[in-house]
Amino acid sequence: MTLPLIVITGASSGIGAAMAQQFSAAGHPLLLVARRIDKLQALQLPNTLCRQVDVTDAAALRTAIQEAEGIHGPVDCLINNAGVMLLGQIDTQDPIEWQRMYELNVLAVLNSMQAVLSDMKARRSGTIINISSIAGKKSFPNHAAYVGSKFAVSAISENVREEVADHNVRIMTICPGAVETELLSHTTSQEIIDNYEDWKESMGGILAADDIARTAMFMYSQPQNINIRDVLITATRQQA
Ligand SMILES: NC(=O)C1=CN([C@@H]2O[C@H](COP(=O)(O)OP(=O)(O)OC[C@H]3O[C@@H](n4cnc5c(N)ncnc54)[C@H](OP(=O)(O)O)[C@@H]3O)[C@@H](O)[C@H]2O)C=CC1
Ligand SMILES: O=CCS(=O)(=O)O
Repeated sequence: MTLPLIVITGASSGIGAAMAQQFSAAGHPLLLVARRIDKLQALQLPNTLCRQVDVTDAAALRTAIQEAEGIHGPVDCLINNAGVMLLGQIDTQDPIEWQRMYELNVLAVLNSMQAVLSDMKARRSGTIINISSIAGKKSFPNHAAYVGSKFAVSAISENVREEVADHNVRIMTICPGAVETELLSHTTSQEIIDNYEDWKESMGGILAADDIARTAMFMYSQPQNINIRDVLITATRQQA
């Protein structure tokens, strides 16, 4: 049996790469996008189209999706995973960092949902999984701008879910707590990174990317008439 096409943004590292491996192992053809195409190709997954796409470029993402659909048929699941976390205090953080986060974490998610939603509604089938964060539900030190971007992802996901539910299209949100990936490395303040590392150590380690990939696979694998709308998943010892 041929399984349907899954699109994963930000599949070159961390949670996206882990989801690519697990969905591929289940037999799905994939479209993987990120800026570091060498890392996508290094995954060496079968039936997988790797494309160098900056997802803030809505037209480039649409082109890649059309190319993949020409080969593998309609997108059955889009996973909006690409994201960046630039921690800082609002009185000192460079506003360029806020702009980067909102363009990628929020606007790119809207654009990529728009790229597939009309077809999914017309087919009366399809799933979009948006990777939000526990920071889409509550505040953390130095997280104000990032928290705002992830609250936006969670809010947009829930609103669109209501709008497309009657078309039998599922919008799902995953809100992970701290996961061991490259995410923290982009923050520019070494002091904030060091404090975050101490926090991770204080809870005896954090989630692995595979834990989130397994969660996404479980949610997607439910029958189309079941929508696990929103999952908050953290290490047991993550208190906040
Ligand atoms: N790690 C954690 O603790 C948590 C992570 N999350 C969320 O999970 C998601 C994945 O992050 P995670 O795996 O942790 O971090 P990583 O930094 O490991 O992965 C981020 C991915 O996003 C891609 N990306 C970044 N910018 C762009 C862009 N402009 N265009 C296309 N792709 C881009 C990167 O690829 P490339 O650089 O090659 O473009 C990379 O593949 C994010 O949305 C993050 O907010 C949520 C909660 C907790
Ligand atoms: O989204 C990132 C994880 S945390 O810093 O909010 O725990």
